[in-house]
Amino acid sequence: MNAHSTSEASEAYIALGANLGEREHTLYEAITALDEHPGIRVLRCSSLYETEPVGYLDQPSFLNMTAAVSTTLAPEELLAFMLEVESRLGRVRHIPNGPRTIDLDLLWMEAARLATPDLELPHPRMLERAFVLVPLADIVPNQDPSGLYSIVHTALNSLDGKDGIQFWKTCSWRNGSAPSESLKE
Ligand SMILES: Nc1ncnc2c1ncn2[C@@H]1O[C@H](COP(=O)(O)OP(=O)(O)OP(=O)(O)O)[C@@H](O)[C@H]1O
Ligand SMILES: Nc1nc2c(c(=O)[nH]1)N=C(CO)CN2
Repeated sequence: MNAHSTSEASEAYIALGANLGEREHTLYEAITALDEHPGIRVLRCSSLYETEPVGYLDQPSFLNMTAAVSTTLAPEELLAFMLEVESRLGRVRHIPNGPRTIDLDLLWMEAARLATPDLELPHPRMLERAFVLVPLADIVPNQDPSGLYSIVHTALNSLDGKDGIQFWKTCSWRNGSAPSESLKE
Protein backbone atom coordinates (compact mmCIF):
# COMPACT_ATOMS: atom_id res chain seq x y z
CA MET A 1 0.00 0.00 0.00
CA ASN A 2 1.51 3.40 -0.85
CA ALA A 3 1.69 6.39 1.45
CA HIS A 4 -0.83 8.52 -0.47
CA SER A 5 -4.55 8.26 -0.85
CA THR A 6 -5.81 6.32 -3.86
CA SER A 7 -9.19 6.06 -5.49
CA GLU A 8 -9.35 2.38 -4.51
CA ALA A 9 -11.11 1.82 -1.20
CA SER A 10 -9.78 -0.50 1.53
CA GLU A 11 -11.63 -1.83 4.54
CA ALA A 12 -10.15 -0.95 7.92
CA TYR A 13 -11.07 -1.74 11.53
CA ILE A 14 -10.82 0.85 14.30
CA ALA A 15 -11.10 0.36 18.09
CA LEU A 16 -12.61 3.14 20.17
CA GLY A 17 -12.41 3.59 23.92
CA ALA A 18 -13.54 6.31 26.35
CA ASN A 19 -13.48 6.55 30.15
CA LEU A 20 -13.84 10.28 30.90
CA GLY A 21 -16.77 12.64 30.36
CA GLU A 22 -19.90 11.69 28.42
CA ARG A 23 -18.42 8.41 27.18
CA GLU A 24 -21.20 7.24 24.86
CA HIS A 25 -21.69 10.70 23.35
CA THR A 26 -17.97 11.06 22.69
CA LEU A 27 -17.82 7.65 20.97
CA TYR A 28 -20.64 8.71 18.62
CA GLU A 29 -18.96 12.07 18.00
CA ALA A 30 -15.79 10.22 16.96
CA ILE A 31 -17.70 7.90 14.62
CA THR A 32 -19.53 10.88 13.09
CA ALA A 33 -16.26 12.76 12.58
CA LEU A 34 -14.75 9.74 10.82
CA ASP A 35 -17.80 9.37 8.57
CA GLU A 36 -17.80 13.08 7.67
CA HIS A 37 -14.29 12.82 6.20
CA PRO A 38 -14.67 12.62 2.40
CA GLY A 39 -12.25 9.67 2.26
CA ILE A 40 -13.89 7.57 5.01
CA ARG A 41 -17.27 5.81 5.23
CA VAL A 42 -18.32 4.04 8.40
CA LEU A 43 -19.74 0.68 7.34
CA ARG A 44 -20.52 -1.12 10.60
CA CYS A 45 -20.40 -0.40 14.33
CA SER A 46 -20.20 -2.94 17.13
CA SER A 47 -22.21 -2.83 20.31
CA LEU A 48 -20.83 -0.85 23.23
CA TYR A 49 -19.19 -2.77 26.10
CA GLU A 50 -18.36 -1.53 29.57
CA THR A 51 -14.90 -2.80 30.44
CA GLU A 52 -12.65 -2.80 33.48
CA PRO A 53 -9.42 -0.87 32.96
CA VAL A 54 -6.43 -2.92 31.83
CA GLY A 55 -2.81 -1.86 32.39
CA TYR A 56 -3.30 1.16 34.61
CA LEU A 57 -5.99 0.09 37.07
CA ASP A 58 -6.74 3.21 39.12
CA GLN A 59 -9.12 4.82 36.63
CA PRO A 60 -12.83 4.67 35.72
CA SER A 61 -14.26 1.85 33.62
CA PHE A 62 -14.22 2.26 29.83
CA LEU A 63 -16.82 2.06 27.13
CA ASN A 64 -15.25 0.20 24.21
CA MET A 65 -16.51 -0.48 20.72
CA THR A 66 -15.17 -1.05 17.21
CA ALA A 67 -16.06 0.22 13.74
CA ALA A 68 -15.42 -1.04 10.22
CA VAL A 69 -14.74 1.68 7.67
CA SER A 70 -14.15 1.86 3.97
CA THR A 71 -11.42 4.34 3.11
CA THR A 72 -9.49 5.71 0.17
CA LEU A 73 -6.83 7.01 2.57
CA ALA A 74 -3.45 5.38 3.02
CA PRO A 75 -2.92 3.90 6.53
CA GLU A 76 -0.71 6.83 7.61
CA GLU A 77 -3.32 9.33 6.46
CA LEU A 78 -6.11 7.47 8.24
CA LEU A 79 -4.11 7.37 11.48
CA ALA A 80 -3.27 11.09 11.17
CA PHE A 81 -6.97 11.89 10.85
CA MET A 82 -7.80 9.62 13.82
CA LEU A 83 -5.24 11.50 15.95
CA GLU A 84 -6.81 14.80 14.82
CA VAL A 85 -10.26 13.53 15.89
CA GLU A 86 -8.82 12.49 19.28
CA SER A 87 -7.43 15.97 19.89
CA ARG A 88 -10.63 17.69 18.67
CA LEU A 89 -12.54 15.63 21.23
CA GLY A 90 -10.26 16.70 24.06
CA ARG A 91 -7.79 13.81 24.32
CA VAL A 92 -4.83 14.76 26.49
CA ARG A 93 -1.95 12.33 27.06
CA HIS A 94 -0.85 12.28 30.73
CA ILE A 95 -0.32 8.70 31.93
CA PRO A 96 0.50 5.74 29.65
CA ASN A 97 -2.63 3.51 29.52
CA GLY A 98 -4.34 6.19 31.62
CA PRO A 99 -7.77 7.86 31.44
CA ARG A 100 -8.90 9.51 28.22
CA THR A 101 -11.98 11.17 26.71
CA ILE A 102 -11.37 9.13 23.57
CA ASP A 103 -8.81 6.70 22.14
CA LEU A 104 -8.83 5.57 18.52
CA ASP A 105 -6.59 2.66 17.53
CA LEU A 106 -6.15 1.47 13.97
CA LEU A 107 -6.36 -2.30 14.30
CA TRP A 108 -6.25 -3.77 10.84
CA MET A 109 -6.29 -2.66 7.24
CA GLU A 110 -6.64 -5.47 4.71
CA ALA A 111 -3.18 -6.50 3.50
CA ALA A 112 -1.28 -3.70 5.25
CA ARG A 113 1.70 -4.87 7.32
CA LEU A 114 3.68 -1.93 8.73
CA ALA A 115 6.16 -1.34 11.50
CA THR A 116 7.28 2.27 11.63
CA PRO A 117 7.80 4.36 14.79
CA ASP A 118 4.42 6.03 14.16
CA LEU A 119 2.29 3.16 12.91
CA GLU A 120 2.23 -0.59 13.43
CA LEU A 121 -0.26 -2.74 11.56
CA PRO A 122 -1.88 -4.97 12.57
CA HIS A 123 -2.11 -3.21 15.96
CA PRO A 124 0.51 -5.03 18.09
CA ARG A 125 -1.68 -5.47 21.18
CA MET A 126 -5.07 -6.17 19.62
CA LEU A 127 -5.00 -9.95 20.08
CA GLU A 128 -4.31 -9.78 23.84
CA ARG A 129 -7.14 -7.36 24.57
CA ALA A 130 -10.61 -8.73 25.26
CA PHE A 131 -11.90 -5.13 25.22
CA VAL A 132 -10.88 -5.05 21.54
CA LEU A 133 -11.64 -8.64 20.47
CA VAL A 134 -15.16 -8.89 21.88
CA PRO A 135 -16.49 -5.81 20.02
CA LEU A 136 -14.45 -6.72 16.94
CA ALA A 137 -16.18 -10.09 16.75
CA ASP A 138 -19.50 -8.21 16.37
CA ILE A 139 -18.50 -6.71 13.03
CA VAL A 140 -15.99 -9.00 11.25
CA PRO A 141 -17.92 -11.12 8.75
CA ASN A 142 -17.02 -14.82 8.63
CA GLN A 143 -16.27 -14.55 4.91
CA ASP A 144 -13.80 -11.67 5.50
CA PRO A 145 -11.22 -12.10 2.69
CA SER A 146 -8.28 -10.86 4.78
CA GLY A 147 -8.50 -13.78 7.24
CA LEU A 148 -9.36 -11.50 10.17
CA TYR A 149 -12.38 -13.57 11.23
CA SER A 150 -10.38 -16.67 12.13
CA ILE A 151 -7.59 -14.58 13.71
CA VAL A 152 -10.12 -12.86 16.00
CA HIS A 153 -11.95 -16.06 16.97
CA THR A 154 -8.74 -18.02 17.58
CA ALA A 155 -7.50 -15.23 19.85
CA LEU A 156 -10.85 -15.01 21.66
CA ASN A 157 -10.78 -18.75 22.33
CA SER A 158 -7.31 -18.59 23.81
CA LEU A 159 -8.00 -15.63 26.13
CA ASP A 160 -7.99 -16.43 29.86
CA GLY A 161 -11.34 -14.80 30.49
CA LYS A 162 -13.68 -12.03 29.57
CA ASP A 163 -14.82 -11.28 33.13
CA GLY A 164 -14.10 -7.57 32.86
CA ILE A 165 -16.25 -7.13 29.74
CA GLN A 166 -19.99 -6.45 30.01
CA PHE A 167 -22.37 -5.89 27.14
CA TRP A 168 -23.63 -2.32 27.69
CA LYS A 169 -25.87 -1.41 24.73
CA THR A 170 -26.40 -1.89 21.05
CA CYS A 171 -24.86 0.91 19.05
CA SER A 172 -27.46 3.53 18.27
CA TRP A 173 -25.37 5.24 15.64
CA ARG A 174 -26.37 4.25 12.07
CA ASN A 175 -25.41 0.69 11.03
CA GLY A 176 -25.07 -0.67 14.57
CA SER A 177 -24.58 -4.47 14.71
CA ALA A 178 -26.18 -6.81 17.18
CA PRO A 179 -23.71 -8.36 19.63
CA SER A 180 -22.17 -11.64 18.43
CA GLU A 181 -21.94 -14.68 20.68
CA SER A 182 -18.27 -13.93 21.41
CA LEU A 183 -18.75 -13.39 25.16
CA LYS A 184 -19.76 -17.06 25.34
CA GLU A 185 -16.69 -18.38 23.45
N1 LIG B 1 -2.02 0.75 14.90
C1 LIG B 1 -1.92 1.90 15.59
N2 LIG B 1 -3.02 2.57 15.98
C2 LIG B 1 -2.93 3.73 16.71
N3 LIG B 1 -1.77 4.30 17.08
C3 LIG B 1 -0.63 3.67 16.72
C4 LIG B 1 -0.66 2.45 15.97
N4 LIG B 1 0.63 2.05 15.75
C5 LIG B 1 1.41 2.97 16.33
N5 LIG B 1 0.67 3.94 16.91
C6 LIG B 1 1.24 5.10 17.61
O1 LIG B 1 0.96 5.02 18.98
C7 LIG B 1 1.01 6.36 19.46
C8 LIG B 1 0.43 6.43 20.86
O2 LIG B 1 -0.92 6.05 20.83
P1 LIG B 1 -1.83 6.21 22.12
O3 LIG B 1 -1.36 7.37 22.96
O4 LIG B 1 -3.25 6.24 21.64
O5 LIG B 1 -1.50 4.86 22.89
P2 LIG B 1 -2.40 4.21 23.97
O6 LIG B 1 -3.79 4.15 23.41
O7 LIG B 1 -2.23 4.92 25.30
O8 LIG B 1 -1.82 2.75 24.12
P3 LIG B 1 -2.01 1.54 23.11
O9 LIG B 1 -1.23 1.90 21.88
O10 LIG B 1 -1.47 0.38 23.87
O11 LIG B 1 -3.50 1.41 22.82
C9 LIG B 1 0.26 7.15 18.39
O12 LIG B 1 0.67 8.50 18.38
C10 LIG B 1 0.65 6.43 17.12
O13 LIG B 1 1.66 7.10 16.39
N1 LIG C 1 -10.74 -1.56 29.53
C1 LIG C 1 -9.85 -0.86 28.85
N2 LIG C 1 -8.61 -0.76 29.33
C2 LIG C 1 -7.67 -0.05 28.62
C3 LIG C 1 -8.02 0.58 27.41
C4 LIG C 1 -9.34 0.45 26.95
O1 LIG C 1 -9.72 1.00 25.86
N3 LIG C 1 -10.22 -0.28 27.69
N4 LIG C 1 -7.07 1.24 26.71
C5 LIG C 1 -5.82 1.27 27.12
C6 LIG C 1 -4.77 1.91 26.28
O2 LIG C 1 -5.09 1.95 24.97
C7 LIG C 1 -5.41 0.71 28.38
N5 LIG C 1 -6.42 0.02 29.09
